[in-house]
Amino acid sequence: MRISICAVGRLRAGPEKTLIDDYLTRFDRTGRALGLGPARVVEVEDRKGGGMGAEAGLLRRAAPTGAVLCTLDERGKALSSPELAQRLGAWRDQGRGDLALVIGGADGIDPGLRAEADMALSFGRMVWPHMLVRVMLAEQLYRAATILAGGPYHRD
Ligand SMILES: C[S@@+](CC[C@H](N)C(=O)[O-])C[C@H]1O[C@@H](n2cnc3c(N)ncnc32)[C@H](O)[C@@H]1O
Repeated sequence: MRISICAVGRLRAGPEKTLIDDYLTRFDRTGRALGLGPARVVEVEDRKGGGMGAEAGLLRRAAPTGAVLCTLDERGKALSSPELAQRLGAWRDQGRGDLALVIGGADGIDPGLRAEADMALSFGRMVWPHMLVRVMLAEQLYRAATILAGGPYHRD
């Protein structure tokens, strides 16, 4: 199952990008034998100031056709890391070829797009900067792959 992290905004070179690249490389390496990955980041940017509505159109286009759509949203469902691993495994086992994980911009994700999602995943009720959400998500994907592989990285 290929994974697209569809995110608003351009991330320049720096510590967040280094971490994301590192975790996604590790995810790809661990996930290959599990039928997970590769993972990529697809960045969208609305330069015309169209707000959430315009961003939603760009995010929809960034997600592969037929992908499971999972928004990152503080109002969503908080899962443990093993629960996230199980969820990824279940989507993979259902034969879903693509998963799109959608991260909004400063104003969040358009309610219309939120309503279309198969799932909303929360990293807690606090609002995190969207660039940090990318880092945390990349780490959780790697962690999930190690859990499914039975590796020692995750400890309960
Ligand atoms: C700065 S936040 C925008 C928050 C905005 N108040 C909203 O209504 O969504 C930018 C993006 O980061 C992600 N995000 C921020 N905090 C999050 C959390 N606790 N759990 C999951 N995603 C989060 C969401 O995708 C959000 O659209």
